[in-house]
Amino acid sequence: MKPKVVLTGKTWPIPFAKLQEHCDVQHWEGPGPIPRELLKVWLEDAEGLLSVNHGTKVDEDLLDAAPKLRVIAQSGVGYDNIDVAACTKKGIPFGNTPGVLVEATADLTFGILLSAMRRIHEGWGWVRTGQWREVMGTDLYGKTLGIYGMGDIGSAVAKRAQASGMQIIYHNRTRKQDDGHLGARYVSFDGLLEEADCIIVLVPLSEQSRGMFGKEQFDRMKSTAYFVNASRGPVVQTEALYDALKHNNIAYAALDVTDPEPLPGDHPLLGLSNILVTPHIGSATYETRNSMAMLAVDNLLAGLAKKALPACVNPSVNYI
Ligand SMILES: NC(=O)c1ccc[n+]([C@@H]2O[C@H](COP(=O)([O-])OP(=O)(O)OC[C@H]3O[C@@H](n4cnc5c(N)ncnc54)[C@H](O)[C@@H]3O)[C@@H](O)[C@H]2O)c1
Ligand SMILES: O=C(O)[C@H](O)CO
Repeated sequence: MKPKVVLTGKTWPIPFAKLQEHCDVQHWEGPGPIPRELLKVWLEDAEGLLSVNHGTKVDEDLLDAAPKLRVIAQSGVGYDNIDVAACTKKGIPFGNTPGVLVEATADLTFGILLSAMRRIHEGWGWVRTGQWREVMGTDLYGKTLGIYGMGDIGSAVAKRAQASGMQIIYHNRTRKQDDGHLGARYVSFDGLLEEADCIIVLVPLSEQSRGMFGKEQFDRMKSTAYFVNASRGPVVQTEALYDALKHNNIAYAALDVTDPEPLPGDHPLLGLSNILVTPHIGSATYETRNSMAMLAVDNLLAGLAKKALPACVNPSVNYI
């Protein structure tokens, strides 16, 4: 008999076929996210959980409802929705999808910075409404980019920024061994805020990073600063960002992630003229989403076969 697996949403044809070949799949097809109480019922006899994004909260309460669960996989690198300690306590390996989404997310992150600085989206907005207006922007060349969270994606953004002639400074929990090779200079968090012409946030959401960017941090930035968040919305205090933009304490923001997310159509941020918001599409290319889904399925199938997950977040309970 095939093991039962719960799939929380839409995935891609090839990884889905692979999953179905090996598992009996109970598949939530919407509308909206799977209701938590229903998920608990479905998990009563499931051996695997495949979460398609970070919208499903996995905590002790959910795990208690899933006595047979042997592996959890998520299509995504960020896992702030997963209580990893609770998984480990129950001996359940959890796998995410690092690496495969780096280039696509770096493109989008650098792309929204570029669009904000050169007003690409604004220019198109004028042209499409029949108004041929010149929109003035700011040079990237020669500016200092500050990256907060110099991991896989941050490093890939740094390469793109260097190619545009930017100087790179960064702040990270730990200094990178290879920052010389990246052409990036390590600075303190306050140094990053004060020195950078543009700041890109690419740090995972955690208890340490939650709300890290508030009034005090925006006040420290240059009034000409561009601010990009492509990590998770709650790293930024939305009201403080709104105030900083509204009063021109910083110049412009480009956000791929927001708090709340989705951002309601009547949210005050959307009434500002100095902001660009994209709907959390960092990794949203056909190729990358397919690779993410494939790695998530590989993590899941490995766990079900009691083999090591290719990308395991809690290696102490990974299968050997
Ligand atoms: N917008 C999107 O669609 C999208 C796509 C992929 C990832 N993400 C987000 O980007 C994040 C980063 O992804 P990644 O693949 O580069 O991860 P990564 O683990 O390679 O990099 C994260 C870096 O942040 C550092 N860090 C962690 N906590 C910190 C803290 N409190 N202060 C300073 N530095 C800290 C780590 O040392 C690491 O170098 C993910 O966790 C996810 O939330 C968003
Ligand atoms: O963390 C990630 O991989 C992206 O934000 C998609 O959830």
